[in-house]
Amino acid sequence: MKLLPSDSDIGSPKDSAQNMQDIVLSVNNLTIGYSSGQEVLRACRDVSFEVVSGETLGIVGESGSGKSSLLMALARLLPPNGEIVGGSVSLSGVGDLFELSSEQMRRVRGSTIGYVPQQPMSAFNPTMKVGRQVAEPLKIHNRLSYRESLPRVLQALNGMGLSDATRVANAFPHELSGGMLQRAMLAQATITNPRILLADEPTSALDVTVQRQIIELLKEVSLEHNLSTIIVSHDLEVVSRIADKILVMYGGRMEEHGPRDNVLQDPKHPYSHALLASRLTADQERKAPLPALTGFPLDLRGVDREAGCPFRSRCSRVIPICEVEFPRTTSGATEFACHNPMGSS
Ligand SMILES: Nc1ncnc2c1ncn2[C@@H]1O[C@H](COP(=O)(O)OP(=O)(O)OP(=O)(O)O)[C@@H](O)[C@H]1O
Repeated sequence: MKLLPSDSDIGSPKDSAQNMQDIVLSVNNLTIGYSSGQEVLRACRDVSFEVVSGETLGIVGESGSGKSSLLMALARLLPPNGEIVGGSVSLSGVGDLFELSSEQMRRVRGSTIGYVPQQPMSAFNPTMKVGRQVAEPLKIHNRLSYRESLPRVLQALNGMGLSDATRVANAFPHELSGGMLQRAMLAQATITNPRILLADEPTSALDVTVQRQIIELLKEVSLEHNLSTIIVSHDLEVVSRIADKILVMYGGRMEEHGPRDNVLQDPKHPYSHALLASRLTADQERKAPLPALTGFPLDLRGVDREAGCPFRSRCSRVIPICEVEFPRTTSGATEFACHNPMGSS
């Protein structure tokens, strides 16, 4: 029987140095499928990782690599044709999320897990004032009226850098800029003091200055509340600014996973290496064309029937075994799945 956190447990700050290293989320061999016509496409295969208290994990990969599917599965918000094919996800104090009833999961989502979907503009209801939408988790989980929630709504908006919180609360979404809406969305996702925040491309629709502000804000919020965060982005620059650990995905597979500096300074997987080579750091000007990854992102249809490494057709270090066998994950400070990693002869 799974234990659900009581309201007093939810988001209570961790109070000892030992708890700083508590595992908040443990993902084991997660495999996600979508039914698509006659086929089941595997958007994510055998993905495993842990997130400890206060840690930020950045998941990076090209479009279609399975990042959003992974995040939606963790929040149990896959679309109707999506399903968990295998694996488990364990949340500290709750248990295996996939064994919870829909009602139990609804209670966990929005209280213990904060979820920020892609594109906050479309996630907000255009006909409802922003403050009422930010207050929604308190209405659902704490049964508070809007009047009762208002002080916390204003505090949450303020905490996200919206100093004009009363005006923002009384505005309709179309009256706010993209950056303001993203901040309001983060206020909504954290208003119940969740233990873990799942943020899908939280900066993708924003200009570079606002992107940086949001990243700094996320860092502050995570530090202040000892909040664990998983942030998904196609942009390695964004991820490297915020993440303690980086997980690189390609074709639904986990290619590399480790501490940020290890992955950035000594990438083992040729795909991580290629991503790094094509990275434009925020301080660089775009003077010369960047080296681009050749080839196209993987079409996942049919990949299940294939053996071998999904990256092989684009890989500069391909060797015969890559054609026939998916590499085992090599564990160590950095985990990676490659037959011929960078730095080997
Ligand atoms: N509802 C769906 N039905 C069928 N296939 C889907 C569905 N949603 C996603 N996919 C497929 O699953 C794979 C992974 O998609 P996903 O959106 O998780 O990747 P992503 O890395 O987040 O990409 P993006 O950054 O573009 O959102 C892709 O091949 C995508 O086409």
